[in-house]
Amino acid sequence: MEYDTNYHQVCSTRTVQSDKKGFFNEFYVDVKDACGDKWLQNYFGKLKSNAARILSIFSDREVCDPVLGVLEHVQPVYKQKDVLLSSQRRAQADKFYLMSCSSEIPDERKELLQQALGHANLAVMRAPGPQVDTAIDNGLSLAMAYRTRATILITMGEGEAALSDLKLATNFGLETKESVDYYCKMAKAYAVMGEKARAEISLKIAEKLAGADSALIAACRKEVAAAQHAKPERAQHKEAVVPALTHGENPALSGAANVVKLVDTKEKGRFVVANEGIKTGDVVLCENPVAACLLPSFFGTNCHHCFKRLRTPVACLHCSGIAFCSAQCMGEACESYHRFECQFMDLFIGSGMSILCFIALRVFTQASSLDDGLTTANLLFEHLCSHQDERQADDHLQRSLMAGFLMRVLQKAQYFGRRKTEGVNPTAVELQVATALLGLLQVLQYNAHEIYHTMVTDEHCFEGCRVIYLGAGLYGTGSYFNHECCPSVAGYYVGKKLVLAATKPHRPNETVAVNYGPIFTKMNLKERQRSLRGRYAFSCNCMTCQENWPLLQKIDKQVRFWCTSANCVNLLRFPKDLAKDVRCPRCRKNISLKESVVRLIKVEEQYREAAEAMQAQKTNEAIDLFKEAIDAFFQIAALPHKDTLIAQQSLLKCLADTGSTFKK
Ligand SMILES: C[S@@+](CC[C@H](N)C(=O)[O-])C[C@H]1O[C@@H](n2cnc3c(N)ncnc32)[C@H](O)[C@@H]1O
Repeated sequence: MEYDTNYHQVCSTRTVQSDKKGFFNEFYVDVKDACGDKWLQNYFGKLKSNAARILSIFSDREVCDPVLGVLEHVQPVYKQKDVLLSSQRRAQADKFYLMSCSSEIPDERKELLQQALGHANLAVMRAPGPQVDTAIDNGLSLAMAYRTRATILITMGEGEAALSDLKLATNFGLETKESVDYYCKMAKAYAVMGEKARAEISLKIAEKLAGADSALIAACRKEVAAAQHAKPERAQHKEAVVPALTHGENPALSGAANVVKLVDTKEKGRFVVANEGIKTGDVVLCENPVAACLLPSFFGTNCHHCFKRLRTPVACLHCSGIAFCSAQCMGEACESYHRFECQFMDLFIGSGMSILCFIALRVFTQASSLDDGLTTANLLFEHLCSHQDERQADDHLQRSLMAGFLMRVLQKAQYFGRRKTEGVNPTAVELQVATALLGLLQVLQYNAHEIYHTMVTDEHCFEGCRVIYLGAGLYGTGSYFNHECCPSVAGYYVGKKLVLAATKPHRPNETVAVNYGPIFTKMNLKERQRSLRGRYAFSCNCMTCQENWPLLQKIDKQVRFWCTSANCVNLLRFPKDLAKDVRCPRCRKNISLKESVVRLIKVEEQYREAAEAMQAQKTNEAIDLFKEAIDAFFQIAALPHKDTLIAQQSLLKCLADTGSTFKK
């Protein structure tokens, strides 16, 4: 396979900047024009280390002027709060809520409540923190927005979410100690959750505070009594299950199961193989990311921290550009990485930088200290593949400039503490951070994983379900899995946790392979080789490529069977005449494949039963049937076999259904 340098360069560029949009591309082209091709190829392209490259862009006269000139202008750009808009949205929410209360038509009522919730969500998102802007709502817009939303949520039967909003309203300044209204709302929220005892306690407090106003309490009591222990109207996601690693965690490979180990060869680098026999469905990896980031197109719909689909967003106190699913996620993010990223979110988006650049930055912003960030980044660079030999001068320049830009944002975000000067010129430690960022950008190109959840419909968890790519992450052990065009494990996510489960049985020392995208069922050999060479800098030599398996729709029924004589490992073509024995060319024995054919018919019957279980949405039953049948298939025959490939794809869908899913 010849090496298409142009295609490789295009693929490489995309891992730094998503597309041609954004100012970063302009910055790069300007610097490239300024330094000239001769300098780039003969000097910069020949530098031997990332430290030398970073030092060069900040100090060599051929480049440093345009670099410093642009980086000097890095300023916070983010979606700010808007107190007026927040209070207007709250008024709209109140209006729709009142309209819903007076509607007698259930569907109309539902629709009005939904609209009220939409406005209340916006009121929450745009309200500034407490006492930031006292001209409107006495500086309590945020607390009032949460309180309004709590009222709507109670009526929608979402008691837990309502309680959480009531707590946030209190945290953000709403005086509650003496508030009858607050305890009445608490009582109603508990009532819709079915927590009668707690509802009664809240009512008692309200009663005490109300004093002579017994009509108010009587009305509330009536509402509490009438409150249905209603299930939320739309459960957004059932709880995803974190599966147990098969035979426990491997002490040498964090997040991996004991059934796998790491090996190293000259041709394929380090990769994961079976340590012992692995069965279909065994969980070989369940790992949290070192760092993971949400794609900007999901900032409005998914939690910035845990990636859950948002129903009632909790806002950052300073920006309106991102949202969280809970106060806990908000607290965790805002106390660590988001405090440095908050004011630059729109600058990042406007730059056109790729999701991998966000992850590189996150390694630092989420670290407990600068030293910790440096240690993690340097270890990742040391341990993961980055294909330094494949890189061209342009690629080094582009990544060095991105690393410089990210370091500059850290400077402006006071990551290195208060600076004495507004100038860009980096200190020694800032140069170290930029160097480590450059290393991360190189490593991420070849090791990051796309993170996806499954979107299901209201009607069915499989029919019409779709995989939605939400972001990307870097996984320490997950990075050691090599590619094969017909993978032997399938991946899905529980939140940001990467789970890899076997989709076929493995013998000891057999490669446990993932698929990097080019899969043989959909892409022919030439397309796969081009894509893998361009995107991952290797030529694939897996069995699928060696035997040039056909696309899924072209696979015929003629499966290959294993020779049935003891200790012979040979594949035999489907017999022309089942009544006759066939001669195995390897062990030279005459054998009958009749029994294998009978077993294959049984396997296919089990695949059908499993498909029926899927149709009936009995996910766990389908998983068990697929596991057993696929194991049985591999005892008698080998891929490619259309029904088994479809069964493996279906098994993945079932496993993914036990992971993170959400409704449209
Ligand atoms: C995510 S890393 C996998 C771990 C890698 N082998 C290592 O030693 O760090 C991806 C890189 O592994 C190598 N790789 C993955 N699958 C391969 C395969 N089937 N044959 C040869 N090299 C492969 C390629 O160099 C690719 O860019």
